Amino acid sequence: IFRQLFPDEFQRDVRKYVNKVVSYVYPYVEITFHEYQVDTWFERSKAFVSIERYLSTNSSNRAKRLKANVVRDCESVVLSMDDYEEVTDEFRGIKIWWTSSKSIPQQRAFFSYRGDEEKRYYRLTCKREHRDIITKVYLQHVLDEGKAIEVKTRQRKLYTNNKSEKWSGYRRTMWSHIIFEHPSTFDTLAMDPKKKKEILDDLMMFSKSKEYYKKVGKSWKRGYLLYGPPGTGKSSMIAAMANLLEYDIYDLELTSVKDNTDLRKLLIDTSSKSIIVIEDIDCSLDLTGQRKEKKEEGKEEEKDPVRKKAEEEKDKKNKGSEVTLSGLLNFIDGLWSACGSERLIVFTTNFLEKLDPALIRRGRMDKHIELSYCCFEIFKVLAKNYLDLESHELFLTISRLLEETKMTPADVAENLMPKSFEENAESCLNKLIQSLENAKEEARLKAVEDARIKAEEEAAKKIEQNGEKVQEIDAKLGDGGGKKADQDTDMLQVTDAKENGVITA
Ligand SMILES: Nc1ncnc2c1ncn2[C@@H]1O[C@H](COP(=O)(O)OP(=O)(O)OP(=O)(O)O)[C@@H](O)[C@H]1O
Ligand SMILES: [Mg+2]
Repeated sequence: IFRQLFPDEFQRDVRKYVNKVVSYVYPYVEITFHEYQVDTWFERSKAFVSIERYLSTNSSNRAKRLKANVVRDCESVVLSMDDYEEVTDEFRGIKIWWTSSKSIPQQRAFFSYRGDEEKRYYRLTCKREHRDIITKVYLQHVLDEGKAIEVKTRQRKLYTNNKSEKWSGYRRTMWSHIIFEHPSTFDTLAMDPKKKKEILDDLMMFSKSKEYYKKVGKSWKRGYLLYGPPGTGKSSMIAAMANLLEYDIYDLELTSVKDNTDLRKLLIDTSSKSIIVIEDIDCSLDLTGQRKEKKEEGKEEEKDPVRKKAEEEKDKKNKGSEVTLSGLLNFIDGLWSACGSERLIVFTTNFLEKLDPALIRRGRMDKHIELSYCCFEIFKVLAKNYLDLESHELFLTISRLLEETKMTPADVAENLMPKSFEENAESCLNKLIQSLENAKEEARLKAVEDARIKAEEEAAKKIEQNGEKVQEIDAKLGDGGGKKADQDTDMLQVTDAKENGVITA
């Protein structure tokens, strides 16, 4: 009735004075913590998250309506305060009220979809006379406790970026995640013990060097480049790193990122204590800008239908992504990369030589780690992990065969794994020996075949070159000398082919 009878201006004035009068007599102070702040609307407020944790632990036995989150594959349930619920807390004998609520902005309600406009917030209410102690001591206590609880109960997550088109709305969904539960650790990772220790030391040193990085004026992050053939343990090492340092993983799929701006937004939306991974960086995008030039230069590449098809597929995949090398370089160590801290950036590739030197220079990719074919040291770790064997009489044979042939740790591990209850350690070792011998024989046959193809190709090339020469002569002689030039052509081809052993009779 009041609204209908009085004009807007009058209402505003009345409200202002009512608020003033109330504030004289209202004995409480209210502080609101919004989930998203106006100036950093893309980042969930850290205070809000800490308060949520604090209240979920301290209030779950007091609140009447709770929200339940089931975690770790139904192993446990985490309860938190539901919306519009109130709980009381006590601090040094002072009573504090916390309410959780959400607001829907009027002007956006018309365009509402998927509840994107919900703005959640917590409101703290306390007596006015306690204002100082609450704002100066209690709030810090809540934030610290919340952070500590978060670290303790944190489930590590594996994130992957959504396609840029799906990022609209207030509740942003740049990254989707699942709970990260990879069993790989540095104990299960088979590699040269010296190299492994070096990496372990490097990682541990990094995680404890907050002050050092500050002192030297570097943002607290480190780049790792893992390179080597497929199946040598690059992805396993990333999982082991995350397990060692208890970091989240952000698996960045570059082809789903529209442009450099979106790449930057993704970076801002990552948390600290995380590993940002770009797998197979050489295949993700045409980042070097050199491929097109190469195409023009190398006619051979165009002739090879398999390669041509692969390139076409890559082009198709890349369509719609305008991320450039410079964008990626800025992503790694531009000004924006300094937001957040304690981050590892890991690139993996099968072909180190395909990468642009700027991308992998020290400072961007600080540590280059090569993961290579299985050697005896690696085999020993695998035998211990897979068969509980430290030594065996067959180890000598395996050691010799590993020197003679290339086999990835993935293949060795597959051979060492018992496939039935009848198999024992010895039969698995024998299986491996058999496989190694087969691989050796295959490699020998392949080498012979390769040599044969190469010889044939060279012969064909020479014939072609000679053909061109003859044509030149032909052209020079003109029509009159055509007959003679034809004879020359035959002579040249036969002679040359004979030299190369293609035609023997
Ligand atoms: N060094 C290793 N130590 C232990 N296990 C390994 C190692 N290398 C490979 N494996 C085994 O082989 C499987 C494949 O390894 P992984 O996925 O780590 O290879 P990758 O180097 O990432 O290969 P790609 O280049 O194809 O991605 C793993 O599941 C793991 O069990
Ligand atoms: Mg991999």
